[in-house]
Amino acid sequence: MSDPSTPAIEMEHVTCRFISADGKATIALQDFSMSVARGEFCAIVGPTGCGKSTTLSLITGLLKPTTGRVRVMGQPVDGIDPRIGFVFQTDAIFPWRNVIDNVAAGPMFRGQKPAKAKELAREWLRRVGLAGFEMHYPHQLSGGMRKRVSLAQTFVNSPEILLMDEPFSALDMQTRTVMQDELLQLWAASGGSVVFVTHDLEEAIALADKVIVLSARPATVKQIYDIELARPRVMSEIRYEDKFISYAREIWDDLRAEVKIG
Ligand SMILES: Nc1ncnc2c1ncn2[C@@H]1O[C@H](COP(=O)(O)OP(=O)(O)OP(=O)(O)O)[C@@H](O)[C@H]1O
Repeated sequence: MSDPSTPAIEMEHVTCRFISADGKATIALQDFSMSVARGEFCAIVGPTGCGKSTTLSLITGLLKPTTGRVRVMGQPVDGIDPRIGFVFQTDAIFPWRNVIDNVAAGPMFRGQKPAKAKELAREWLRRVGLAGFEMHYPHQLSGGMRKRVSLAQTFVNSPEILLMDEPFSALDMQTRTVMQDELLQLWAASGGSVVFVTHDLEEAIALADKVIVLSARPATVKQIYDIELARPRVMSEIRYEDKFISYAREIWDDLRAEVKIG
């Protein structure tokens, strides 16, 4: 067991350089340092193409830093870590499996007996409001419902760290607001740490304890903002709070300069 006072994620002076087939180098991250505490909800915003997804790939171990260190729960990243869960913009659900089999697949892969895995899946589907839809196939669901399946599929594995890359960007505004509330409830009950990448600054402020603003490529951490808005938060209301509006103004000023460069 690692010491609970060590951060969930630490990146120290990380540089990540890609070399393309024609030999051209792209530096995505440069001297990039940040940390995420246990149980913290951290959002990352930055201009298009600056290196936000690259950051997540480094945390998962899908990419190795060119220089610098990445640690998860105090240990260097070494291959795929079962304590990490993901939710991406596109759903990672199998179209040929019904909803319950999609959610049960993770626990079965981790060694649970099929009956136990289905019991767990049923419980998580209930928690995300999909009781009664267990036998439906993904094509029979709305975008919001498919996103709920993705959340159940991720939370059923009790991840200690959750990485989310624009998970709600394909949803309409109302569904998105509902999903943000649901995510906050699931996260609060789980006690895990979240890194949430988004283009939407207001989404970042509404959800997170900490917003990290990245510079244009090569990305470095330009500024870190602690978001001191009370919890539990209600997404449809929080945007009207004075404190929220003043965070949005301040961070947007910072981000705007980078978007222009980017
Ligand atoms: N495997 C790769 N090989 C070469 N270049 C890559 C690779 N992955 C990412 N890049 C480049 O690194 C830079 C950062 O990409 P990344 O996807 O991390 O940005 P992003 O901030 O997530 O972008 P967006 O906001 O558009 O989602 C981009 O210029 C991208 O083209």
